[in-house]
Amino acid sequence: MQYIEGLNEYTETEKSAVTFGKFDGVHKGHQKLVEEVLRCCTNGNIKSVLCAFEMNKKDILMTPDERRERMDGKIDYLVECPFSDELRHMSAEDFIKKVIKGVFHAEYVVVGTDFHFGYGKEGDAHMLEAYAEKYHYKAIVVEKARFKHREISSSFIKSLVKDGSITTANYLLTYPYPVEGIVEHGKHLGSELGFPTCNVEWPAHKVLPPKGVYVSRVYIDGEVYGAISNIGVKPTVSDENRVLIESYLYGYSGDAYGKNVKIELLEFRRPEHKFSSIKEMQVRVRQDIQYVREYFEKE
Ligand SMILES: Cc1cc2nc3c(=O)[nH]c(=O)nc-3n(C[C@H](O)[C@H](O)[C@H](O)COP(=O)(O)O)c2cc1C
Ligand SMILES: Nc1ncnc2c1ncn2[C@@H]1O[C@H](COP(=O)(O)OP(=O)(O)O)[C@@H](O)[C@H]1O
Repeated sequence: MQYIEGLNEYTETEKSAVTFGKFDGVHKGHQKLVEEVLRCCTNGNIKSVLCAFEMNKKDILMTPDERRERMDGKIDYLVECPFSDELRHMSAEDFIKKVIKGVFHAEYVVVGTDFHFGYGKEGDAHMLEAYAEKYHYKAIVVEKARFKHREISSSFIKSLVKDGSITTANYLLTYPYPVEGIVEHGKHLGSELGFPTCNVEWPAHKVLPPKGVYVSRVYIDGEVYGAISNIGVKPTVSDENRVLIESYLYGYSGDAYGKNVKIELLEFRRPEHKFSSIKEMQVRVRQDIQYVREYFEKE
């Protein structure tokens, strides 16, 4: 897959099947659009293109890097498209002329039923269909994927993550909700208590699940470990309000400081609690670790 930043950098001259959107999470619904794009590319030399408009900077399910990693090998081009002034002020017909045809030489345009484009969002899926003949492309408007009668959307999945329904969120994402960061030093209490933890600051831009303990999987040094993670401020031992994700890795005994780790959340276990003593917390964390051991031994 070629990764391109900015419409001006796209110089492919072959025809394309292109889909447009924000694609935060690249969830089941987005994947339906991608599948349709790939179906259009089965005959003829047509390039598969996902054109992703700039996401909000906060409260996101995935970073642009995570999206790039997820799409790699699946399509020909991932084009990151910032909301430039030019794009913001472009009429819907100009968007068809200059972007859909001018940049992407689209043979097929795949969008969801709620797609809007052009200045003031004047263009919609109907307009895209109405202009197809004039501009020589085929518009494919895909019905939104549903889960239990609800339309699957990034905002629906965000609300699931926020209320702790991580397993449902993962099902709709089709992969476990991930978070990445560099392992930092903590109070060095963990090893003393018998459960060293890799501490990573929760990235401010990513949707935060409820504070609490989660069964997780941690990737470090090219290996993967079953783990148990606490997301929160560890009120039993600290007065700070900086949110961390701290993970005890089952079967790991290395030095993780300064290393990049990826943590996948698999299952919510319990809320974070302010224990009346460290001893009491230690007993509870031992039970959590026992739980996670059994969880991964069953796998
Ligand atoms: C499985 C697990 C559960 C935890 N649960 C809580 C909790 O409920 N309340 C809390 O204050 N801290 C909790 N913690 C965080 C611990 O307080 C923290 O990891 C420990 O004090 C070590 O801190 P350190 O990494 O700074 O040395 C938990 C940690 C783990 C690994
Ligand atoms: N099984 C393990 N799970 C997590 N971290 C481990 C494990 N074994 C060794 N470590 C190392 O121990 C460090 C955590 O020890 P800890 O006493 O909790 O210190 P800190 O307070 O700095 O997090 C981790 O950053 C990692 O380098």
